[in-house]
Amino acid sequence: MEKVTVFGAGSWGTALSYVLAQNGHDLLLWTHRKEQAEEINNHTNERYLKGVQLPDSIKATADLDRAVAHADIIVLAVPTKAIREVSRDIRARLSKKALFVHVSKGIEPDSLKRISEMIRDEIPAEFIEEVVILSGPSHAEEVVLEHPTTVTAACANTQAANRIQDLFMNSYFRVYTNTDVIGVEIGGALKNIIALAVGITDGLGYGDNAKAAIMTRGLAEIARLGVKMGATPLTFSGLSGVGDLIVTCTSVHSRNWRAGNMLGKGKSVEEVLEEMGMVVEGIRTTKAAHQLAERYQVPMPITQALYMVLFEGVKPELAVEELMGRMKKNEMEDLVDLL
Ligand SMILES: NC(=O)c1ccc[n+]([C@@H]2O[C@H](COP(=O)([O-])OP(=O)(O)OC[C@H]3O[C@@H](n4cnc5c(N)ncnc54)[C@H](O)[C@@H]3O)[C@@H](O)[C@H]2O)c1
Ligand SMILES: O=P(O)(O)OC[C@H](O)CO
Repeated sequence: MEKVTVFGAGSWGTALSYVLAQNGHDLLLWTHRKEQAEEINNHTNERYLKGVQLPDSIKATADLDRAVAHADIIVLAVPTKAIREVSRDIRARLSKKALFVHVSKGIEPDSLKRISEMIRDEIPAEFIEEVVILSGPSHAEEVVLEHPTTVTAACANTQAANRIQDLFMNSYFRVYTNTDVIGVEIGGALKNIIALAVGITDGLGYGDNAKAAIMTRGLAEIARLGVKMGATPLTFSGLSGVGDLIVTCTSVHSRNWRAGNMLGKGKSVEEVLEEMGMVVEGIRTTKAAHQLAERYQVPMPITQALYMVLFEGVKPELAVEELMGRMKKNEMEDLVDLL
Protein backbone atom coordinates (compact mmCIF):
# COMPACT_ATOMS: atom_id res chain seq x y z
CA MET A 1 0.00 0.00 0.00
CA GLU A 2 1.37 3.41 -1.02
CA LYS A 3 0.60 6.83 0.48
CA VAL A 4 -0.64 8.93 -2.43
CA THR A 5 -2.08 12.42 -2.77
CA VAL A 6 -3.82 13.40 -5.99
CA PHE A 7 -3.78 17.18 -6.54
CA GLY A 8 -6.74 18.37 -8.59
CA ALA A 9 -10.29 17.06 -8.21
CA GLY A 10 -11.61 17.60 -11.73
CA SER A 11 -12.79 14.65 -13.78
CA TRP A 12 -9.37 13.04 -14.26
CA GLY A 13 -8.03 13.54 -10.72
CA THR A 14 -11.26 12.08 -9.33
CA ALA A 15 -11.29 9.10 -11.74
CA LEU A 16 -7.65 8.28 -10.94
CA SER A 17 -8.45 8.56 -7.22
CA TYR A 18 -11.22 6.03 -7.84
CA VAL A 19 -8.68 3.60 -9.32
CA LEU A 20 -6.11 4.19 -6.56
CA ALA A 21 -8.67 3.86 -3.77
CA GLN A 22 -9.96 0.63 -5.29
CA ASN A 23 -6.38 -0.64 -5.53
CA GLY A 24 -6.18 -0.31 -1.73
CA HIS A 25 -3.76 2.63 -1.49
CA ASP A 26 -3.88 5.22 1.27
CA LEU A 27 -5.36 7.93 -0.93
CA LEU A 28 -6.02 11.60 -0.33
CA LEU A 29 -7.55 13.87 -2.99
CA TRP A 30 -6.72 17.57 -2.73
CA THR A 31 -8.92 20.29 -4.17
CA HIS A 32 -8.51 24.04 -3.84
CA ARG A 33 -12.23 24.34 -3.08
CA LYS A 34 -13.40 23.50 0.44
CA GLU A 35 -17.02 22.87 -0.57
CA GLN A 36 -15.87 20.43 -3.25
CA ALA A 37 -13.81 18.50 -0.64
CA GLU A 38 -16.97 18.24 1.48
CA GLU A 39 -18.98 17.01 -1.49
CA ILE A 40 -16.37 14.34 -2.35
CA ASN A 41 -16.32 13.22 1.30
CA ASN A 42 -20.05 12.65 0.83
CA HIS A 43 -19.14 10.47 -2.20
CA THR A 44 -20.05 12.56 -5.23
CA ASN A 45 -18.35 15.10 -7.52
CA GLU A 46 -21.36 16.04 -9.65
CA ARG A 47 -19.87 18.87 -11.69
CA TYR A 48 -17.05 16.70 -13.00
CA LEU A 49 -18.43 13.14 -12.84
CA LYS A 50 -22.19 13.36 -13.04
CA GLY A 51 -24.15 10.58 -11.40
CA VAL A 52 -21.09 8.70 -10.12
CA GLN A 53 -21.04 7.25 -6.58
CA LEU A 54 -17.46 7.47 -5.28
CA PRO A 55 -16.01 4.83 -2.93
CA ASP A 56 -15.89 5.65 0.82
CA SER A 57 -12.12 5.17 0.70
CA ILE A 58 -11.63 8.38 -1.33
CA LYS A 59 -10.89 11.02 1.29
CA ALA A 60 -10.74 14.62 0.10
CA THR A 61 -9.19 17.70 1.67
CA ALA A 62 -8.67 21.36 0.84
CA ASP A 63 -5.84 21.54 3.40
CA LEU A 64 -2.55 21.80 1.48
CA ASP A 65 -0.35 21.12 4.53
CA ARG A 66 -2.18 17.85 5.17
CA ALA A 67 -2.18 16.92 1.47
CA VAL A 68 1.59 17.36 1.11
CA ALA A 69 2.50 15.76 4.44
CA HIS A 70 0.45 12.66 3.50
CA ALA A 71 2.24 11.86 0.25
CA ASP A 72 5.10 9.59 -0.72
CA ILE A 73 3.68 9.78 -4.23
CA ILE A 74 2.29 13.06 -5.59
CA VAL A 75 -0.07 12.87 -8.58
CA LEU A 76 -0.58 16.22 -10.31
CA ALA A 77 -3.96 16.29 -12.10
CA VAL A 78 -4.58 19.99 -12.65
CA PRO A 79 -4.73 21.69 -16.07
CA THR A 80 -1.36 22.67 -17.59
CA LYS A 81 -2.09 26.32 -16.80
CA ALA A 82 -2.16 25.53 -13.05
CA ILE A 83 0.88 23.21 -12.91
CA ARG A 84 3.39 25.88 -11.85
CA GLU A 85 1.14 27.43 -9.19
CA VAL A 86 0.23 24.09 -7.62
CA SER A 87 3.86 22.87 -7.81
CA ARG A 88 5.01 26.03 -6.00
CA ASP A 89 2.35 25.53 -3.31
CA ILE A 90 3.56 21.95 -2.85
CA ARG A 91 7.24 22.94 -2.82
CA ALA A 92 6.65 25.40 0.03
CA ARG A 93 5.48 22.47 2.19
CA LEU A 94 7.79 19.62 1.14
CA SER A 95 10.09 18.21 3.80
CA LYS A 96 11.05 14.94 2.09
CA LYS A 97 11.51 13.48 -1.39
CA ALA A 98 8.40 12.38 -3.27
CA LEU A 99 7.79 10.48 -6.47
CA PHE A 100 5.92 12.85 -8.81
CA VAL A 101 3.43 11.66 -11.41
CA HIS A 102 1.74 14.02 -13.81
CA VAL A 103 -1.30 13.16 -15.87
CA SER A 104 -1.91 16.46 -17.65
CA LYS A 105 -1.66 17.03 -21.39
CA GLY A 106 -0.28 20.34 -22.54
CA ILE A 107 2.73 22.48 -23.45
CA GLU A 108 3.33 25.88 -21.90
CA PRO A 109 3.13 28.70 -24.49
CA ASP A 110 6.18 31.00 -24.73
CA SER A 111 8.49 28.90 -22.50
CA LEU A 112 7.54 25.93 -24.73
CA LYS A 113 8.21 23.58 -21.84
CA ARG A 114 6.69 20.17 -21.38
CA ILE A 115 4.92 19.56 -18.06
CA SER A 116 7.71 17.44 -16.57
CA GLU A 117 10.09 20.34 -17.30
CA MET A 118 7.72 22.82 -15.61
CA ILE A 119 7.59 20.61 -12.51
CA ARG A 120 11.40 20.36 -12.40
CA ASP A 121 11.59 24.16 -12.74
CA GLU A 122 9.42 24.61 -9.67
CA ILE A 123 10.45 21.75 -7.36
CA PRO A 124 14.11 21.53 -6.31
CA ALA A 125 15.81 18.26 -7.36
CA GLU A 126 16.45 17.32 -3.72
CA PHE A 127 12.67 16.80 -3.30
CA ILE A 128 12.10 14.83 -6.51
CA GLU A 129 12.59 11.08 -6.56
CA GLU A 130 11.50 11.05 -10.22
CA VAL A 131 8.82 12.51 -12.49
CA VAL A 132 6.67 9.89 -14.24
CA ILE A 133 4.11 10.70 -16.92
CA LEU A 134 0.84 8.77 -17.08
CA SER A 135 -0.79 9.21 -20.48
CA GLY A 136 -2.86 7.38 -23.06
CA PRO A 137 -6.42 6.96 -24.37
CA SER A 138 -8.46 7.38 -21.21
CA HIS A 139 -11.63 9.29 -20.52
CA ALA A 140 -12.55 9.68 -16.85
CA GLU A 141 -16.20 8.95 -17.59
CA GLU A 142 -15.35 5.41 -18.79
CA VAL A 143 -12.72 4.67 -16.14
CA VAL A 144 -15.24 5.14 -13.32
CA LEU A 145 -17.55 2.71 -15.14
CA GLU A 146 -14.61 0.28 -14.95
CA HIS A 147 -14.52 -0.11 -18.71
CA PRO A 148 -11.21 -1.55 -19.99
CA THR A 149 -8.64 1.23 -20.36
CA THR A 150 -4.94 1.18 -21.28
CA VAL A 151 -2.34 3.85 -20.55
CA THR A 152 1.43 4.17 -20.39
CA ALA A 153 3.73 5.25 -17.52
CA ALA A 154 6.76 7.01 -18.96
CA CYS A 155 10.08 7.67 -17.25
CA ALA A 156 13.71 7.22 -18.23
CA ASN A 157 14.12 5.50 -14.87
CA THR A 158 12.43 2.13 -15.42
CA GLN A 159 12.15 1.37 -11.70
CA ALA A 160 10.07 4.50 -11.17
CA ALA A 161 7.89 3.69 -14.20
CA ASN A 162 7.41 0.13 -12.88
CA ARG A 163 6.35 1.47 -9.46
CA ILE A 164 3.69 3.66 -11.09
CA GLN A 165 2.60 0.75 -13.29
CA ASP A 166 2.05 -1.32 -10.12
CA LEU A 167 0.32 1.58 -8.37
CA PHE A 168 -2.44 2.01 -10.95
CA MET A 169 -2.75 -1.40 -12.63
CA ASN A 170 -5.88 -3.46 -12.01
CA SER A 171 -8.37 -5.61 -13.90
CA TYR A 172 -9.86 -2.70 -15.91
CA PHE A 173 -6.91 -0.26 -15.90
CA ARG A 174 -3.92 -1.74 -17.72
CA VAL A 175 -0.65 0.20 -17.52
CA TYR A 176 2.30 -0.23 -19.87
CA THR A 177 5.69 1.44 -19.41
CA ASN A 178 7.81 3.50 -21.81
CA THR A 179 11.15 5.27 -21.41
CA ASP A 180 10.44 7.94 -24.08
CA VAL A 181 9.33 10.87 -21.93
CA ILE A 182 9.47 13.44 -24.76
CA GLY A 183 7.42 11.29 -27.15
CA VAL A 184 4.77 10.49 -24.55
CA GLU A 185 4.39 14.12 -23.45
CA ILE A 186 4.33 15.50 -27.01
CA GLY A 187 1.85 12.89 -28.27
CA GLY A 188 -0.51 13.46 -25.32
CA ALA A 189 -0.41 17.24 -25.63
CA LEU A 190 -0.64 17.63 -29.41
CA LYS A 191 -3.46 15.16 -30.07
CA ASN A 192 -5.76 17.75 -28.47
CA ILE A 193 -5.02 20.13 -31.36
CA ILE A 194 -6.01 17.49 -33.88
CA ALA A 195 -9.19 16.66 -31.91
CA LEU A 196 -10.19 20.33 -32.02
CA ALA A 197 -9.64 20.32 -35.79
CA VAL A 198 -11.69 17.12 -36.25
CA GLY A 199 -14.43 18.61 -34.09
CA ILE A 200 -14.45 21.65 -36.37
CA THR A 201 -14.81 19.64 -39.58
CA ASP A 202 -17.55 17.52 -37.95
CA GLY A 203 -19.26 20.76 -36.87
CA LEU A 204 -19.02 22.06 -40.43
CA GLY A 205 -20.84 18.93 -41.55
CA TYR A 206 -17.93 17.35 -43.43
CA GLY A 207 -17.85 13.59 -43.18
CA ASP A 208 -15.58 10.73 -42.21
CA ASN A 209 -13.18 11.31 -45.12
CA ALA A 210 -12.22 14.66 -43.65
CA LYS A 211 -11.93 13.16 -40.16
CA ALA A 212 -9.59 10.38 -41.37
CA ALA A 213 -7.52 12.89 -43.33
CA ILE A 214 -7.00 15.18 -40.35
CA MET A 215 -6.21 12.33 -37.99
CA THR A 216 -3.67 10.76 -40.36
CA ARG A 217 -1.96 13.96 -41.46
CA GLY A 218 -2.25 15.26 -37.89
CA LEU A 219 -0.33 12.29 -36.54
CA ALA A 220 2.31 12.91 -39.22
CA GLU A 221 2.85 16.48 -38.07
CA ILE A 222 2.88 15.53 -34.37
CA ALA A 223 5.50 12.85 -35.05
CA ARG A 224 7.61 15.20 -37.22
CA LEU A 225 7.79 17.76 -34.45
CA GLY A 226 8.25 15.15 -31.71
CA VAL A 227 11.18 13.50 -33.48
CA LYS A 228 12.88 16.88 -34.00
CA MET A 229 12.48 17.44 -30.24
CA GLY A 230 14.17 14.11 -29.46
CA ALA A 231 11.28 11.63 -29.30
CA THR A 232 11.45 8.04 -30.55
CA PRO A 233 9.32 7.72 -33.73
CA LEU A 234 7.70 4.44 -32.60
CA THR A 235 6.16 6.11 -29.54
CA PHE A 236 3.69 7.84 -31.89
CA SER A 237 2.35 4.40 -32.90
CA GLY A 238 1.66 3.65 -29.25
CA LEU A 239 -1.01 4.42 -26.66
CA SER A 240 0.10 8.00 -26.03
CA GLY A 241 0.32 8.62 -29.79
CA VAL A 242 -2.17 7.14 -32.20
CA GLY A 243 -4.13 5.55 -29.31
CA ASP A 244 -4.90 8.86 -27.63
CA LEU A 245 -5.44 10.53 -31.00
CA ILE A 246 -8.15 8.00 -31.86
CA VAL A 247 -10.01 8.33 -28.57
CA THR A 248 -9.87 12.12 -28.46
CA CYS A 249 -10.96 12.56 -32.08
CA THR A 250 -13.81 10.06 -31.90
CA SER A 251 -15.23 10.05 -28.37
CA VAL A 252 -18.30 11.99 -27.31
CA HIS A 253 -16.54 12.45 -23.97
CA SER A 254 -13.73 14.49 -25.50
CA ARG A 255 -13.73 18.12 -24.36
CA ASN A 256 -11.42 19.07 -27.23
CA TRP A 257 -13.59 17.42 -29.89
CA ARG A 258 -16.74 18.98 -28.37
CA ALA A 259 -15.14 22.44 -28.28
CA GLY A 260 -14.06 22.08 -31.92
CA ASN A 261 -17.53 20.91 -32.88
CA MET A 262 -19.07 24.06 -31.40
CA LEU A 263 -16.51 26.21 -33.23
CA GLY A 264 -17.39 24.45 -36.49
CA LYS A 265 -21.05 25.21 -35.83
CA GLY A 266 -20.23 28.90 -35.64
CA LYS A 267 -19.67 29.67 -31.95
CA SER A 268 -16.81 31.94 -30.89
CA VAL A 269 -13.89 30.71 -28.76
CA GLU A 270 -15.23 32.71 -25.79
CA GLU A 271 -18.73 31.21 -26.14
CA VAL A 272 -17.28 27.71 -26.37
CA LEU A 273 -15.12 28.09 -23.25
CA GLU A 274 -18.04 29.53 -21.31
CA GLU A 275 -20.26 26.60 -22.31
CA MET A 276 -17.64 23.87 -21.63
CA GLY A 277 -16.87 24.79 -18.00
CA MET A 278 -14.02 22.24 -18.11
CA VAL A 279 -10.48 22.50 -19.38
CA VAL A 280 -9.95 22.47 -23.18
CA GLU A 281 -6.18 21.99 -23.22
CA GLY A 282 -5.89 22.07 -27.03
CA ILE A 283 -6.46 25.81 -27.25
CA ARG A 284 -3.35 26.92 -25.37
CA THR A 285 -1.43 23.97 -26.79
CA THR A 286 -2.18 25.20 -30.32
CA LYS A 287 -0.41 28.45 -29.46
CA ALA A 288 2.56 26.54 -28.03
CA ALA A 289 2.75 24.11 -30.97
CA HIS A 290 2.58 26.99 -33.43
CA GLN A 291 5.63 28.48 -31.66
CA LEU A 292 7.37 25.09 -31.53
CA ALA A 293 6.86 24.60 -35.29
CA GLU A 294 8.67 27.87 -35.87
CA ARG A 295 11.44 27.09 -33.41
CA TYR A 296 12.14 23.66 -34.92
CA GLN A 297 11.29 24.68 -38.51
CA VAL A 298 8.78 21.84 -38.88
CA PRO A 299 5.82 22.16 -41.24
CA MET A 300 2.59 21.78 -39.22
CA PRO A 301 -0.20 22.86 -41.56
CA ILE A 302 -3.16 21.62 -39.48
CA THR A 303 -1.80 23.32 -36.35
CA GLN A 304 -1.23 26.46 -38.42
CA ALA A 305 -4.80 26.39 -39.77
CA LEU A 306 -6.23 25.91 -36.29
CA TYR A 307 -4.06 28.73 -34.95
CA MET A 308 -5.59 31.05 -37.54
CA VAL A 309 -9.11 30.03 -36.50
CA LEU A 310 -8.47 30.32 -32.75
CA PHE A 311 -6.23 33.38 -32.59
CA GLU A 312 -6.64 35.30 -35.83
CA GLY A 313 -10.38 35.15 -36.33
CA VAL A 314 -10.21 33.19 -39.60
CA LYS A 315 -13.48 31.37 -40.41
CA PRO A 316 -13.15 27.57 -40.13
CA GLU A 317 -14.42 27.07 -43.72
CA LEU A 318 -11.65 29.31 -45.04
CA ALA A 319 -9.00 27.51 -42.99
CA VAL A 320 -10.14 24.18 -44.52
CA GLU A 321 -10.08 25.69 -48.01
CA GLU A 322 -6.55 26.89 -47.42
CA LEU A 323 -5.43 23.44 -46.19
CA MET A 324 -6.93 21.72 -49.24
CA GLY A 325 -5.41 24.24 -51.65
CA ARG A 326 -1.82 23.83 -50.49
CA MET A 327 0.79 22.94 -53.11
CA LYS A 328 0.95 19.37 -54.38
CA LYS A 329 3.06 16.94 -52.35
CA ASN A 330 4.35 13.41 -52.17
CA GLU A 331 2.75 11.74 -49.15
CA MET A 332 6.04 10.38 -47.74
CA GLU A 333 8.18 13.43 -48.47
CA ASP A 334 8.12 14.98 -45.03
CA LEU A 335 7.91 11.67 -43.16
CA VAL A 336 11.41 10.52 -44.06
CA ASP A 337 12.81 12.22 -40.98
CA LEU A 338 10.93 9.66 -38.94
CA LEU A 339 12.98 6.75 -40.31
N1 LIG B 1 -10.81 14.25 -18.17
C1 LIG B 1 -10.16 13.21 -18.67
O1 LIG B 1 -10.76 12.19 -19.01
C2 LIG B 1 -8.66 13.28 -18.83
C3 LIG B 1 -7.98 12.10 -19.17
C4 LIG B 1 -6.60 12.15 -19.29
C5 LIG B 1 -5.91 13.33 -19.07
N2 LIG B 1 -6.60 14.44 -18.73
C6 LIG B 1 -5.81 15.64 -18.48
O2 LIG B 1 -5.85 15.91 -17.07
C7 LIG B 1 -5.74 17.32 -16.84
C8 LIG B 1 -6.91 17.76 -15.96
O3 LIG B 1 -8.06 17.54 -16.74
P1 LIG B 1 -9.52 17.34 -16.15
O4 LIG B 1 -10.31 16.75 -17.24
O5 LIG B 1 -9.49 16.67 -14.82
O6 LIG B 1 -9.94 18.86 -16.00
P2 LIG B 1 -11.25 19.44 -15.32
O7 LIG B 1 -11.59 20.70 -16.00
O8 LIG B 1 -12.27 18.36 -15.21
O9 LIG B 1 -10.77 19.76 -13.83
C9 LIG B 1 -9.69 20.58 -13.55
C10 LIG B 1 -9.57 20.68 -12.03
O10 LIG B 1 -8.42 21.48 -11.72
C11 LIG B 1 -8.79 22.45 -10.75
N3 LIG B 1 -7.95 23.62 -10.90
C12 LIG B 1 -7.91 24.51 -11.91
N4 LIG B 1 -7.01 25.47 -11.65
C13 LIG B 1 -6.48 25.19 -10.43
C14 LIG B 1 -5.50 25.82 -9.61
N5 LIG B 1 -4.87 26.92 -10.00
N6 LIG B 1 -5.21 25.24 -8.43
C15 LIG B 1 -5.82 24.12 -8.05
N7 LIG B 1 -6.75 23.46 -8.77
C16 LIG B 1 -7.06 24.00 -9.96
C17 LIG B 1 -10.25 22.74 -11.07
O11 LIG B 1 -10.89 23.33 -9.95
C18 LIG B 1 -10.77 21.37 -11.39
O12 LIG B 1 -11.12 20.68 -10.21
C19 LIG B 1 -5.75 17.99 -18.22
O13 LIG B 1 -4.43 18.27 -18.61
C20 LIG B 1 -6.33 16.91 -19.14
O14 LIG B 1 -5.85 17.00 -20.47
C21 LIG B 1 -7.96 14.45 -18.60
O1 LIG C 1 -11.58 15.15 -23.06
P1 LIG C 1 -10.27 15.60 -23.65
O2 LIG C 1 -10.39 16.03 -25.07
O3 LIG C 1 -9.63 16.62 -22.77
O4 LIG C 1 -9.30 14.33 -23.65
C1 LIG C 1 -9.11 13.64 -22.44
C2 LIG C 1 -8.00 12.62 -22.55
O5 LIG C 1 -6.80 13.25 -22.87
C3 LIG C 1 -8.29 11.48 -23.49
O6 LIG C 1 -7.27 10.53 -23.41
